[in-house]
Amino acid sequence: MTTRDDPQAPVSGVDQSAPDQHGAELSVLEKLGWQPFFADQVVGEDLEQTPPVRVVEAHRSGLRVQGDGIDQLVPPKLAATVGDWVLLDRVLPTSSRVLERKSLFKRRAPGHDRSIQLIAANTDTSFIVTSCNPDFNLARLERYLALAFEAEVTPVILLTKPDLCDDPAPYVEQAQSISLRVPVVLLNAKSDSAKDQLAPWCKPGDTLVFLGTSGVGKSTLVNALFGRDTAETAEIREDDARGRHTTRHRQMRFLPNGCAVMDTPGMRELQMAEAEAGIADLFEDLTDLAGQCKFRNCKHENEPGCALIAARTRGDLDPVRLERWRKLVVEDRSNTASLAERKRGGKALRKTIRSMKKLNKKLGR
Ligand SMILES: Nc1nc2c(ncn2[C@@H]2O[C@H](COP(=O)(O)OP(=O)(O)OP(=O)(O)O)[C@@H](O)[C@H]2O)c(=O)[nH]1
Ligand SMILES: [Zn+2]
Repeated sequence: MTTRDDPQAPVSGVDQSAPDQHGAELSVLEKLGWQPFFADQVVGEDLEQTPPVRVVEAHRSGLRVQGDGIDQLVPPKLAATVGDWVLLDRVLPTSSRVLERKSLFKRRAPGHDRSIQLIAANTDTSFIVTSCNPDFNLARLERYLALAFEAEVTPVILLTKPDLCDDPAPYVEQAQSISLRVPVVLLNAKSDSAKDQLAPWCKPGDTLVFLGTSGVGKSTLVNALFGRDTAETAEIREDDARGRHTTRHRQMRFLPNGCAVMDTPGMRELQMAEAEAGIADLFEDLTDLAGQCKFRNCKHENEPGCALIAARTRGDLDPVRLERWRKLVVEDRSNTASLAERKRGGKALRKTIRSMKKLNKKLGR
């Protein structure tokens, strides 16, 4: 179901003409989320030649970028993702310089091609959305959180659909048990209070991203923030919590106060890669204990002097949680190694091609 009250309103991107309603006039770049962190990187650059633009949408066919008086598509060859700031090369857009990121949320791409998929760049807060229904899954939440910690983004767990379940308390309790450092907010995405409940994170200049599987209410929450239907939502079958895909690509919208909001399509599979620090951070207590094992390469299976097994035997450690952590660590190591191998393989291939070209030149071919 597509419901938009104003067909003329920009569904995503920033409205370049609208005066802001908060008194102070924000520049277009400020509305897009330009921060000193990025401004510091362009000192001495010719910003007439290569103006800063932000990637506001990612499609298969390319990236939509916006800047001061700029709104255009860049072919997908540019290695950037939604949220990235880019110094746009007007002549050769795919050669534009991507500015250093404040944060990057990424996962191992689904499928077998051993690559990394960039999900969201330069976000300050990531809302990890799940519902008080069978979508709720501790192991999956831990995956999202480990990737958020790795990305150095502040994660917040949002628990939707409390109105559709008899007792949301056990969901809240479980979500809170994951980490003391992650706030948990229980909210009905369709209620009037949803916007107020998210307000503490909707600060001017900040960028927020909604992550979670399909049908958990990400687009409904985006609509709640904007006070009108700008994002498409779809009815789902509540009995099995299966959602139909409605958000088809990643895109940003901008609140009048200068806060940027990113919606993403549902992600069910979240494979770890290059997330060692994030996992260690989320499972801080287990990481600390592992440091006390007798052997540095302890696998925490049945080795003598294993601090984790000792803790489990004492009853100080939930065995199921220990297993989940071990699984994440093993998966991350294996995926990270296979990515590194692929990168090395790519380098070797490029080297071979270069030397063949040289040889051909020598032979006058
Ligand atoms: N009753 C109730 N319904 C909700 C709540 N949150 C979401 N819904 C409904 O759940 C359905 C799916 O919501 P969406 O916002 O489209 O879900 P999404 O996470 O954006 O899904 P994708 O775009 O597929 O990733 C819609 O029918 C919403 O109205 C809630 O807190 N309470
Ligand atoms: Zn051990």
